[in-house]
Amino acid sequence: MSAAASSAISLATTNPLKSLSLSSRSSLPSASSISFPSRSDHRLVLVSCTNTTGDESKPTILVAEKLGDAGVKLLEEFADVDCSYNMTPEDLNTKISLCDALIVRSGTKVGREVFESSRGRLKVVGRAGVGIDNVDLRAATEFGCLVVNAPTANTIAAAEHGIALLAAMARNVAQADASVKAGEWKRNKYVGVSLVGKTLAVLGFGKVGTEVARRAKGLGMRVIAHDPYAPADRAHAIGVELVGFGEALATADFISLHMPLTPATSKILNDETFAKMKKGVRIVNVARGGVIDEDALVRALDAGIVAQAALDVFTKEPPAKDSPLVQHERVTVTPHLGASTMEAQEGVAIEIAEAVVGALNGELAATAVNAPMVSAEVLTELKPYVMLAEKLGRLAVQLVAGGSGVKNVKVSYTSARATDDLDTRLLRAMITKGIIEPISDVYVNLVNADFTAKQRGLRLSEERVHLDGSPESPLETITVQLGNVESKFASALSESGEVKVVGKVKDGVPHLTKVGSFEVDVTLEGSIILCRQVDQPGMIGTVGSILGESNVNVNFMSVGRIAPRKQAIMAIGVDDQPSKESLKKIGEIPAVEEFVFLKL
Ligand SMILES: NC(=O)c1ccc[n+]([C@@H]2O[C@H](COP(=O)([O-])OP(=O)(O)OC[C@H]3O[C@@H](n4cnc5c(N)ncnc54)[C@H](O)[C@@H]3O)[C@@H](O)[C@H]2O)c1
Ligand SMILES: O=C(O)[C@H](O)COP(=O)(O)O
Repeated sequence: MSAAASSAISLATTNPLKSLSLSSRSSLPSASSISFPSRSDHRLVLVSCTNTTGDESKPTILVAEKLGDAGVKLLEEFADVDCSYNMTPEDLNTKISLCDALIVRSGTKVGREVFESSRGRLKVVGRAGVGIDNVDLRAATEFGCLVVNAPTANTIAAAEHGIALLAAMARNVAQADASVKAGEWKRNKYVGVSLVGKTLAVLGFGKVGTEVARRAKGLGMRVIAHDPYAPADRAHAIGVELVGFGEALATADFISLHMPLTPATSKILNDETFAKMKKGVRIVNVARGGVIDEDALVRALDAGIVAQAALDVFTKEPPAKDSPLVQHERVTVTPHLGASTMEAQEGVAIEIAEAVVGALNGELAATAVNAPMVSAEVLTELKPYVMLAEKLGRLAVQLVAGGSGVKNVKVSYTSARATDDLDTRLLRAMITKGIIEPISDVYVNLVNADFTAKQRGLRLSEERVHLDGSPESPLETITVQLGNVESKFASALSESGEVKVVGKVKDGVPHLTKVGSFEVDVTLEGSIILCRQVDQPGMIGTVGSILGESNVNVNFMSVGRIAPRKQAIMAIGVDDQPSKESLKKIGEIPAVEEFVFLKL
């Protein structure tokens, strides 16, 4: 069993909150109900297949479609790799529960059922290519599964294929080839049209569209482009005019499609838009079949609006053998070959292997499709605060009686930096993780944190408070407050009645600095015992020797008090989990008014 699987299973069977209500003089839970494995691995910002349970087994990566050798080799250095290229959807659903990552091309549908079948183990889907329309991104996000793609390595291959189809179509290469091979010699039948001086409209001026435009310019064509999101200066830089959709349709002799398939681009070429085109227009599609209404294209071909079409992609792949579109004599087809050059496939394989391995190692992937991108620089700086954020979340929720009733979370960040100079998405995700994971069997990461919070009705509001001082570190303190809850440790309540914990990073190590209105100072490592007591001499020694007797190492101790000889809060950091007998003894010390044991 992999580390991820073992972690998920053991967590699903324990509810730490129920077992950790150890306020003074209450009856103690059984030893077995106290123990639970920690799922927090603070190296792991995004997703990871490793954990802190000590299981060092390799992750398993399932490669569902042909991937270049260099990529497979790279994966094998890190994981057990299962290259199963001819799986049925049922095979995939069966295998996926044993896999930490899945790599696909465009031929595998990764729908909701794949994520459901994975039962939480699948952490990364790598799309070895650009288009992610075959992956259910919503389901991936809900299941906390990161989706990464390989967006750059096949750009040139796709652009070259687009140009190959453009030229082949204009000169009837495929039809003439078939005719000669059939024993004919029909030179008059296959007279073509020239490209030079003609207007090419590129629809979708992204990576592939730009490279097609560049090459078409080299062939002497006038190139216009339509793309609502493309910057005009990029177009101008290569002599391309950006135009509206209507103008592109009305003026083009050739149209080349290069947009992604989305609800907005689905069937963007249809009866209505074909009717607006110049009679005799020629169409190339190396984007996605679904951007054209294929029945409408057949009608437009038959009506003479469209003179020819060259298609690499189809709504359903492979298309039906007797498809009137595929069989149309003025249509040239290829079987989704745009990315299929030796060079592109090697490049894509390496690009996706690096992204998947990086993601499984918990790195933020530059090509993440369903997670916010945080630059490596920002990440390095925020790392100790990320740990702090999660631990404060974990602490706060364990201080709530019943735990699961948490709905309102208020987070306050103090910093000497400008308030808009702090990207809190990571911190927010980790606080959410800290709050939700100890009280549920949901796995929370940067991918699904906001979704999971919303689904559980957890409202998390953030406030940034500007401090005077040197803006050297990104943050001074993080405060987590849980509203409208009862605490099992009354001293954790602030004056306004919220469970409140405050922390800061000192020398790179997260510290708890305040509980309720009591100042404390304890490193957030291992576990913590919080104890409210009458401030009197000998308390530290008494508690210390109880823990010492049961071989529990104390790593930190701090006492915060309101006034001498009144009440004090003692925070004790322990490396090991005290036995129930030791905790009982602490609770029975006469000066102890309440205490709680919190697992980080
Ligand atoms: N046939 C193949 O083998 C093959 C190979 C590579 C890419 N592709 C496909 O080509 C397409 C483009 O790939 P890319 O790498 O250039 O992606 P890209 O993201 O770099 O470019 C897509 C462009 O389309 C634009 N766009 C979005 N909606 C639009 C709309 N309604 N009208 C006009 N433009 C719109 C975007 O702004 C973007 O600039 C994708 O669908 C991809 O899957 C196919
Ligand atoms: O979107 C893409 O990258 C292309 O369509 C390539 O798809 P493929 O990986 O199935 O060749």
